[in-house]
Amino acid sequence: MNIPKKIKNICCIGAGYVGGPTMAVIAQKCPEIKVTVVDINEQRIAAWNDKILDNLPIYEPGLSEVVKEARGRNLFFSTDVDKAIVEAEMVFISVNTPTKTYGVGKGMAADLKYVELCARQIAKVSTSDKIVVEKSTLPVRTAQSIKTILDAEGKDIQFKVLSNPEFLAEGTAIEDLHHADRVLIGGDQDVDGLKAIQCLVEIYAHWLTKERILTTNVWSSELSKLTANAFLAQRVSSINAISALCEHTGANVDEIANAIGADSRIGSKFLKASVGFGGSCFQKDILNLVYIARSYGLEEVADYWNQVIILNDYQKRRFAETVVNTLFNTISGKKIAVLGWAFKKDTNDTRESAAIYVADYLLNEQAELMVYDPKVKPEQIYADLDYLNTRSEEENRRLLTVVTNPYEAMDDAHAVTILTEWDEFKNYDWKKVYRGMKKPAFVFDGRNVLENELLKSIGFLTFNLGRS
Ligand SMILES: NC(=O)c1ccc[n+]([C@@H]2O[C@H](COP(=O)([O-])OP(=O)(O)OC[C@H]3O[C@@H](n4cnc5c(N)ncnc54)[C@H](O)[C@@H]3O)[C@@H](O)[C@H]2O)c1
Ligand SMILES: O=c1ccn([C@@H]2O[C@H](COP(=O)(O)OP(=O)(O)O[C@H]3O[C@H](CO)[C@@H](O)[C@H](O)[C@H]3O)[C@@H](O)[C@H]2O)c(=O)[nH]1
Repeated sequence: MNIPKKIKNICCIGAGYVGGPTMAVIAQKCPEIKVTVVDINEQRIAAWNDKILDNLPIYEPGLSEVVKEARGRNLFFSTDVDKAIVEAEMVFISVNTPTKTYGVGKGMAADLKYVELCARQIAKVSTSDKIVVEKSTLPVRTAQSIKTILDAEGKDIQFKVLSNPEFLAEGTAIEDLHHADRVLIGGDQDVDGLKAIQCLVEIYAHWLTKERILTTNVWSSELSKLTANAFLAQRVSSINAISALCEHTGANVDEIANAIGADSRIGSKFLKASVGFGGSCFQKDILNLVYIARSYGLEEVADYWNQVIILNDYQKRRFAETVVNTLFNTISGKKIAVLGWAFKKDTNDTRESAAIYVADYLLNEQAELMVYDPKVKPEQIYADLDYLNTRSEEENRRLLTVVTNPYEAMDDAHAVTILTEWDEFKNYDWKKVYRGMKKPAFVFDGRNVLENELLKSIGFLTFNLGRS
């Protein structure tokens, strides 16, 4: 196989939350490499090419500066997928791999149809040898299927498949890419496989030390990604389970997190109790892990990881139930402010956000919701609710109003719920909010971000996760 010493031309299929920022940083750090990010979504590509950097399709701190530096120099966004594949020596597949919504594995397995389409397209249009890199999160042993599809065209060209899962978190994507704890590259352990691995190592070595670039066999790399997310999500479910116990015992979950996190074997990160984890990855990847374990007959393993999801669903439901119970068992016709719709702060992404499920529960109880989020657009909020199919689109719009001013959301409300930990919430004039609200004025802090003592001194009745 013809493997170049140095890669000069990269194509990335998929200009989403991963493909966009990852390739922007590669282009920024490797000015001698031409990087073309392609997507079938014309609107998305147009937004990536928009002269006004505020219009990029993704909000990530620091992203616009990186794009500004590299775009038009060696970073390009295009809808011409075939051309970019043909020209590239290395093709990243960074398309979505959602949970299947149909057929065998429905609701559990990863839907690999987009990945398969990419592999077929690469096989069809390629005219030279290529290194194909799995950037999407994939079930263990997918590289084998991709290789089979790539080779099936029977052309006289060769492909090597690498696994290079992405570990960036949204909201800190650029920081995570610039200062990655580690980069993981899995590949075949034969001569060409090791050469291909080296090509990718050299790219990341432009800005990361070699100790941070880990290389493994393909299957370890694929399975490490699912495992990392499962461990992270498990920590959140673990602390959330303890938060429920705290509320009955007088213990304080933040104090517990602090106390156990001081043990260097446990570590202090990812121990923040919350209304439940969201995001496009944790639930999808654990469901996928559970599905894979069951497919090998490993029922105990599957049940173990499935419990992380069960606990997360419980936490979202428990929070919503607390709101109803505290507001004297009825919220019908009551105005409730929802602050935060994104699944975490500093992102406009709402996929699997806890806010969607809490809002749905409150709407079922006929509450009138006033939603404010600093970055999420109204049409996204309605689309998230409509997707659940719980009630008609008209009903969702009648019961839920999206506002651009947080004070408007809280004015005359019976209660305020905090569902995302946006920093700006801490700095509101809570005395003014109190004056405008119905009494008793309740605050349900699903992220434990507000100053509880201050709120109480103003006159609010407060509920904090994990405090009695
Ligand atoms: N979002 C994250 O923070 C994150 C982090 C690490 C890993 N991942 C994984 O990375 C992958 C991508 O996630 P994402 O959040 O960027 O998804 P996304 O939905 O934001 O982007 C995927 C893009 O791929 C495009 N696409 C799909 N099929 C295509 C095709 N055949 N040709 C061209 N374009 C095509 C879609 O139009 C879309 O724009 C997933 O497997 C995900 O699990 C995501
Ligand atoms: O102590 C914590 C930490 C996180 N969360 C919640 O957990 C969810 C996920 O947060 P985070 O992991 O920070 O964001 P993601 O962008 O989903 O990133 C995760 O998923 C990505 C996609 O696979 C991986 O690349 C990242 O490494 C992994 O952190 C969010 O709802 C957070 O609010 C908590 O409730 N408590």
